[in-house]
Amino acid sequence: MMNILKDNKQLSLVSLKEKVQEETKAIYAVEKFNLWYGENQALYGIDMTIPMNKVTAIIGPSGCGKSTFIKALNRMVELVPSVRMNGTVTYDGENIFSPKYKVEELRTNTGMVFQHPNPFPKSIYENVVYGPRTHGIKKKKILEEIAEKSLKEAALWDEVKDRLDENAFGLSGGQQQRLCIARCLAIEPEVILMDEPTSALDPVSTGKIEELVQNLKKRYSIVIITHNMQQAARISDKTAFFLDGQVVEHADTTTLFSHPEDKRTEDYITGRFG
Ligand SMILES: Nc1ncnc2c1ncn2[C@@H]1O[C@H](COP(=O)(O)OP(=O)(O)OP(=O)(O)O)[C@@H](O)[C@H]1O
Repeated sequence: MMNILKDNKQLSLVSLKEKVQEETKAIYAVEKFNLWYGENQALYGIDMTIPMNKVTAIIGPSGCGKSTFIKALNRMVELVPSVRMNGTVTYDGENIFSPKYKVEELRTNTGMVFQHPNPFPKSIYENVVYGPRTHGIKKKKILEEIAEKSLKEAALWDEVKDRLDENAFGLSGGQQQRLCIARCLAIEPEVILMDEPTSALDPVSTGKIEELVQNLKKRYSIVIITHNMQQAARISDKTAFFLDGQVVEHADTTTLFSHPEDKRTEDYITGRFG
């Protein structure tokens, strides 16, 4: 009997430890990461981890390297021919810059949403099924299921279910942005990278995207760049403050906004510069 109790206690301690590890598991670990555009260095010795199933906000003044950083996370930054990098970025434990690493897999696992909604000049339905189709899914029934699931997840289904064949450009800006999120969810990513996704939207549409982000983090790890301090404080779990290509401070969002450690963070979040 004693042994059973002891075993049970050990078991629950093990599962508690696993739970804590799971909760704090990092999807990305970035170490000593430097990046140059030609002769100009844009990122300096970035060290940070990005937790799984949480929202990480990236804040900082214009030109401090926020977009460059998130485009490094899916290796999109390499599309700029003059780019050079060193240091490591591991995704799910694998170095994404190792020669053996399959970049296509990384891009499938990471969806990206940009500042301005950029639907394709196609129907609402075709926008969502575009990714799965290019991944070889051909069956109409499966594509229809994916479209419905993704549009529901992006909180757009009710608004578009009767007009799926209409051109996506007929949607409002906020709806187009949710369509872009649905398009990105359709390829079943693990991470969603968002580059100022609400900066072109009105407050109501912004509110809908913020609510959506909160729901999506249950299943996805989200990195969001924002110039809006209130937004970062409202929706993120972690916040990283970038300045001149460096991470000045990276902490729990509540801590960073209530007790910033660095004077530069305090000046930025209180609107004294940037
Ligand atoms: N394609 C490029 N070629 C050369 N330099 C670039 C390129 N993209 C960005 N840069 C430079 O890298 C630095 C960081 O730019 P980046 O766009 O990452 O900053 P950001 O913080 O996202 O700015 P913003 O808030 O204005 O979008 C800037 O000096 C910028 O001029």
